[in-house]
Amino acid sequence: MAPLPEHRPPAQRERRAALALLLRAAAPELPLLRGALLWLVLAAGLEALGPVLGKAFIDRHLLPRDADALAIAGLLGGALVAGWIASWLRYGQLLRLAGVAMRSVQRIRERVYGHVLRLPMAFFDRAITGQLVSRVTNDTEAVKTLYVQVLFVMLDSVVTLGGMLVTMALLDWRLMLVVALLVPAVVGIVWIYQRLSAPAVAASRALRSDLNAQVAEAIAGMATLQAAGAAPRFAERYAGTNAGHYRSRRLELRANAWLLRPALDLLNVAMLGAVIALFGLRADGAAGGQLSAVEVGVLYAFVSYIARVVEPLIQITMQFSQLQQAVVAAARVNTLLDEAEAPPAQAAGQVTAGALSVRQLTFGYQPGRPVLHGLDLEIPAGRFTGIVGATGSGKSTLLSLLLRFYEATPGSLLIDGQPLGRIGDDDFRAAVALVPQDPFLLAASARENIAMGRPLSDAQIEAAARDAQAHDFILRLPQGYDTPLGEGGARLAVGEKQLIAIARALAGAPRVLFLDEATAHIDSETERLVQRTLGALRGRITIVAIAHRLSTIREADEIVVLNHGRIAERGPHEALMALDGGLYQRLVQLQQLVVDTDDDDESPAAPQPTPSPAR
Ligand SMILES: Nc1ncnc2c1ncn2[C@@H]1O[C@H](COP(=O)(O)OP(=O)(O)OP(=O)(O)O)[C@@H](O)[C@H]1O
Repeated sequence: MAPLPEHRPPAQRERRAALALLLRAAAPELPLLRGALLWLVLAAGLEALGPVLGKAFIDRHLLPRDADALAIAGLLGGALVAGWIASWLRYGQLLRLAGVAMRSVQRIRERVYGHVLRLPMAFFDRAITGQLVSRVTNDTEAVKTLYVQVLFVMLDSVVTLGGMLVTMALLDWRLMLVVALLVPAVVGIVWIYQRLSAPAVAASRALRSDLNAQVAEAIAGMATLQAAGAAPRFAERYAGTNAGHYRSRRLELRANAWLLRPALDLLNVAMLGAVIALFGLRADGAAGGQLSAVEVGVLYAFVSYIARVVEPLIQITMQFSQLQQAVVAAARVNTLLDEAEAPPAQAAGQVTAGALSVRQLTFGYQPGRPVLHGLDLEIPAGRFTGIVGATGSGKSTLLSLLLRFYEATPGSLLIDGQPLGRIGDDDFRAAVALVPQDPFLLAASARENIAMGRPLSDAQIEAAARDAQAHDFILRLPQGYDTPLGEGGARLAVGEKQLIAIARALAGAPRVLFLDEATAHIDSETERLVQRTLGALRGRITIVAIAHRLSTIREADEIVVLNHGRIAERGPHEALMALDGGLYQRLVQLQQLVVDTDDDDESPAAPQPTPSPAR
């Protein structure tokens, strides 16, 4: 899979895809857009009427010195009313398009977030949290600017420009052609602008997401960071990235400042000069060196049109810088959307008892580098199986495959005799629960943390908490089940968080329960509670527990010892302990040594995390 492109401007193909994304997001609003366009055309027509009425005033009243008050008032009133209606129509359309913009962005944002939630776990091995957040929030925000500003201003300006050119053509098509030269000149300027600014725009967006990533990383690892005295270095690194961001923004603004407005203002002056010179030539050629009354009116109309033509052109080009940013942002969003989602399961099978079979399972994260080698394992329904082994022996990998986080070779993993992939996602997730090493708690109440969005009754939640031995401590919280637990469960001890996580896993009445080092960080007292829970569940649901802390799985029906991705030993605790010089025996002895040393130090075993494993 291609890495997320961070520091380069999008290629032509990506640009087209980005524009398609923007159009698709606005597609449901097409009738509204069409209506808005129609009203804008009307506004442009009314706007173009102003100079025509001015010309009529010059031609009919000013030059012939005809002071027909009623007719003059009519022209003046007409110009005022036309201008007022045009402004009013514009305002209405701005609101309408702003609505389209907001809704389109809402759609994109929801789509991106929904997509991220469905991405396979393998994607998150290489994704950087802050960058991802930046894509879902900042980049979609930049897309919003596109809709709110660019869509309205561009549409309005293009329509206005068209109206002006048509009216000018009606007045004097040759002069209109001269003025129309402005269009290619502006296109040229915009092209140069894009060439110069695109790398800076891409770099500044990428650096912005780097900044986010650094903040997210620092906050997540604050304790480690401060304990290591790394704060100044992190601040320095942040300042470096920030300075880079400033430089690329400045480059972008410079291109903007030098090219867009000044170049266009210059064009405006040149065009005025050209039209006036042309009229001068005509006057020279005319009898008496004088412009006719009609030509003075046309000159007036053209001079006012040039000013008005240049304004929408300037607006259009100014929007190009926004468009540039939005396209870069949309391209980044698109890259994320292009990441393949985990393939949907065929949803043909059902989990009934929860028996697991592993057959000739070979798996590696990188091709040619297997981590698991031809594993064979039968776990009957209701059986409690412990998996142990040294760091890197493949325990978590086996669990990830059984959880369908990664795709195993078809047919190598079965549940109740059916390939894992045959069970529909919802059924599978309902039947299989995980208690991870680090409990993930939401900044919500104990009840909400156990329910995790599932429509569970209070009785079900309480029953799960009782099964997980969490009920008693939850009742001791100030508001019982309704106590807010703080971000990441900050109000709870690590062991308590884990009990909530176990309650959450049990609340869905799973057929299979996986525990991935669930007791690694908890105190001995809480570990005993977990052991009691597992003991009570034995026979009711299938339990597969990875544990570094061997006491957790001592009572398991079977313990599987992995070594370098192969099953080295298997059997109940006593049988494995009887294997002289066996791996399991060594692991137990090693751990007893650690416990004994702890006892010698008189350090309570309670809140100490186990010394291994580095994950
Ligand atoms: N997402 C990943 N991408 C690439 N390699 C990985 C990934 N996860 C694990 N590995 C590699 O696979 C091997 C087995 O790792 P795994 O995490 O399954 O071992 P483990 O027995 O669970 O170890 P621990 O006890 O430390 O958790 C290791 O060599 C590890 O470096």
